[in-house]
Amino acid sequence: MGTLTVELGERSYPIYIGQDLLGQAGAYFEQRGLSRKSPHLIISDSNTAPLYLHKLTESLADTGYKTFSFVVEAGEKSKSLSVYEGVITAAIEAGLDRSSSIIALGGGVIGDLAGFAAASYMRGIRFVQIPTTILAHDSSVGGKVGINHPLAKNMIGAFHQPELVLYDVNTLLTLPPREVSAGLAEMLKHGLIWDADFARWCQKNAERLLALEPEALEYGLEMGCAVKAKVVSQDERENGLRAILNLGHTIGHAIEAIAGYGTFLHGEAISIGMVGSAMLGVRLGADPSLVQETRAMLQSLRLPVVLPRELETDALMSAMMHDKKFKEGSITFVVPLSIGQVEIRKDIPASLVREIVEQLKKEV
Ligand SMILES: NC(=O)c1ccc[n+]([C@@H]2O[C@H](COP(=O)([O-])OP(=O)(O)OC[C@H]3O[C@@H](n4cnc5c(N)ncnc54)[C@H](O)[C@@H]3O)[C@@H](O)[C@H]2O)c1
Ligand SMILES: O=C(O)C(=O)C[C@@H](O)[C@H](O)[C@H](O)COP(=O)(O)O
Ligand SMILES: [Zn+2]
Repeated sequence: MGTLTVELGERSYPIYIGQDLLGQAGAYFEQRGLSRKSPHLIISDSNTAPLYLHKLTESLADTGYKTFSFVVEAGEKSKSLSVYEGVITAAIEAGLDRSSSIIALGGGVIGDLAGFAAASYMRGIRFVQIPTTILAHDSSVGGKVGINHPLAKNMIGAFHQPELVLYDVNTLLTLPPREVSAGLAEMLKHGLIWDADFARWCQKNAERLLALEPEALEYGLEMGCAVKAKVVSQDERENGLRAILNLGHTIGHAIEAIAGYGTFLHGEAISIGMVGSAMLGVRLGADPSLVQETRAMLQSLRLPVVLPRELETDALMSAMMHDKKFKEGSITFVVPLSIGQVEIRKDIPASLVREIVEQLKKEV
């Protein structure tokens, strides 16, 4: 088992990654000093709850924790104001107090939704991340929590760090292939922004990762979480460096919103976005091979690399103007210089972004 720490002073927390951790959840709760006197609320979704809720509840009950659960419909559409209201209602009905915690059992949708409920319920209560998707190695670490607005992704949210991240890799074995690939997009992203060797490792071990081979999976998740933890420890609230975690996301978030939430999985949308970022990098001076190399890495993980023509350029451009990284009249872009190295640019003209969007629609 691997243990990492997100170093944030008094808000530091551990990330445990290993097999069969779900059945030991109670012991980890105890270690972190979660209250046995107050109730806790587990948030999960309609796919994950039937698979793993019982095991978690049982482990917590065996160690003297009182839990309630609230199950939302699976999918991106649950990151909404109406579902958020449902979670808060469930928290009030379960009698959660300021010593209680909200526990996210699921993928990034559940982590973001439950985390935002924890950040805002009674002005903030404790929060535990129990990720069950590959993608959630990214979303469960770092404390960005929130929900979508129909016009723009993650528009309503907060920074709220969890008490701990408990990552039982055995839960990943039930993921459908499309979700596996989508999750691997964020894993590769961590290599593309920080560590060329790791990005190349992801490509070389793509088949092992896609087959959910435990050793490859644990190594990849640990490396991805380690990059994320390092970046977040240096810049918790995205005043600078943390923006690199957004590689491919300006275009990716626009794709998700314009196509309708859930049409493209988050990982699929940012895969296309990362190809766009590579194209931008080349236009700004990077070696032309960067685009093909980035594409090949993504394709090895069975991810899409072309933007469907029916997504209108004007609509995508307008969605990008609502992105959180659109400030003082310009869009912030994470631009790759080479594999493993990126820079943050605030001077990209909209006309160039438009050209890249058009270029992304061309078949390869
Ligand atoms: N907060 C952050 O830093 C951050 C980082 C990256 C992504 N995100 C967000 O995360 C979300 C995407 O996360 P996701 O891809 O995990 O989506 P998700 O939570 O919707 O999970 C994907 C699908 O897999 C199912 N599922 C989950 N665990 C399963 C399991 N073990 N077995 C079988 N099925 C399972 C879910 O029911 C769902 O249908 C997006 O909303 C994205 O914006 C947030
Ligand atoms: O943790 C971060 O910082 C990230 O940017 C990670 C991203 O993978 C993630 O999708 C995040 O939710 C995007 O944040 P946003 O601030 O662009 O909404
Ligand atoms: Zn992301």
